[in-house]
Amino acid sequence: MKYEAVIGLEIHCELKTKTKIFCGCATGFGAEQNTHVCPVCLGLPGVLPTVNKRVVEFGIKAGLATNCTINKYSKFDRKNYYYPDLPKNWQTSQYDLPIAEHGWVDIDVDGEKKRIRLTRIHMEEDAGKLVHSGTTIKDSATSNVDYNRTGVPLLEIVSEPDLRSAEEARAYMEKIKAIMEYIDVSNCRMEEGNLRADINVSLRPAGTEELGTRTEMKNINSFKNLEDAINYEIERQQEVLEDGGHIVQETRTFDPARGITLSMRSKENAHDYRYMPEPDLPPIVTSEETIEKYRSELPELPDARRARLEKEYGLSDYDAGIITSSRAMAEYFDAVVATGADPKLAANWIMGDLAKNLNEDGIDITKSPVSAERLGKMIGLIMKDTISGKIAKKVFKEMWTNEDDPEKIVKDKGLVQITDTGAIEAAVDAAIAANPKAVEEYKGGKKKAIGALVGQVMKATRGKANPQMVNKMLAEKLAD
Ligand SMILES: Nc1ncnc2c1ncn2[C@@H]1O[C@H](COP(=O)(O)OP(=O)(O)OP(=O)(O)O)[C@@H](O)[C@H]1O
Ligand SMILES: [Mg+2]
Ligand SMILES: [Mg+2]
Repeated sequence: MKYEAVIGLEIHCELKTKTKIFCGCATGFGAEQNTHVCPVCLGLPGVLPTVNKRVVEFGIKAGLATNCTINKYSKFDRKNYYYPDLPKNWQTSQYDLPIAEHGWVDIDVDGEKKRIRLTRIHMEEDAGKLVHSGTTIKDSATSNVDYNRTGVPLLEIVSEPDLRSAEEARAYMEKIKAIMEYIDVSNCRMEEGNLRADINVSLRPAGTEELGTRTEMKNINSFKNLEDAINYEIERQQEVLEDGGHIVQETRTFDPARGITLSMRSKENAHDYRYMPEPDLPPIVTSEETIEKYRSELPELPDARRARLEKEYGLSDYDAGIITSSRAMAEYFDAVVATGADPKLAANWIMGDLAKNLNEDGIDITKSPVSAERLGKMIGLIMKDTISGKIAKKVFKEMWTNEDDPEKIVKDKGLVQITDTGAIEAAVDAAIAANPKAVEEYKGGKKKAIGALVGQVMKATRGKANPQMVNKMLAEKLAD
């Protein structure tokens, strides 16, 4: 039987507030264990939480940026469960009246647009972190709890089960990440756990509507793991079903080293959590004016920016999609263009040599050794015909480790393009004299043969001859 995969994501997004959601403790990452704690986030008896207004602002902004309806009356609820990383034995979260509901975002996969619905966005507190002495709890003699993360504000962004493949899930998560970066509510550093996803996967016979039983893989914190976990789980479930078995609703863990998912525990249902209204916090009532104020503070979002780059600069839909996929890259692009650089050249250099070098060195674009301004200047040299596109590759490489201005590098390394007609003519004549076969072929109608001659001239001038001039001069000389 042919099966269809059905996938829904719960994305947890850590907010970049200075303080925690219900107390004044700092949120910073990497501090010494249990130093960002107080009686409130430790859940000691007799304390009262207060809501960090910024968290509500960020929740509303995230909702608006993902086309949600904002609930003007929203409240917190207690989600009860027992685990050592949760000192109160309940997580203060939202249940039936989340801050935002019924949104959508558009994704692109293989050039096709698809709309993914958001069920809801709710605010909640993060739990603490278990620090094992070994690699997993099973091979650890001791496990410590670090409560620094307890009470760090989170948004949980829940999608409808609208995703059908690992690629779609990835595109969706990339879109959510981009939006959260653009509206500046989270650092979105996946390696620090700012953004992590619980993946829900089920299968159903292709062409049917009813949802199959789902399994859930928690805390996936890289795009690669997201795709690998989904693909593995689809295959595993397919095998179970094909062998006549059924899928057990359960929470599984993904082991990135082995690329497999493993059963962890049977899945709780909502009623197991005994949700109840949080009596220590008042409901959140938001006015139309406040919502409109937050809406007016939103920046241009990825889709709008992409459309603008296509319209204003004539970038292709694909290129504009890549450039706007992160706020940092879009801003870098704008800064390059602001120097007067041709936008299409700017896009090509950013997606080509810059991306390649950043990737190889594992550097974020915000820390690029070649600043937008310097890349802009280098593109300016190409536009002025001071260097050819090919030589520019050498210049760019040099700029990666040399802080000098591109103009200085070009001069120092003797890379200035030869546009002197006399010098080019000499090289052209030499190439013609040395390659009678190519000349004959060209004259006999095989126009492509000119390529070999151009190649000769470029070689003789160490790539510095202006290629347009070389082509033109060769064609003229061979015409008679
Ligand atoms: N049969 C299914 N197959 C795949 N995904 C599903 C299926 N049913 C629900 N989902 C997805 O699973 C997710 C459920 O998330 P939700 O937060 O509502 O509840 P939960 O997982 O039960 O609770 P918790 O927040 O405690 O993990 C949603 O993204 C939803 O689209
Ligand atoms: Mg959930
Ligand atoms: Mg879940």
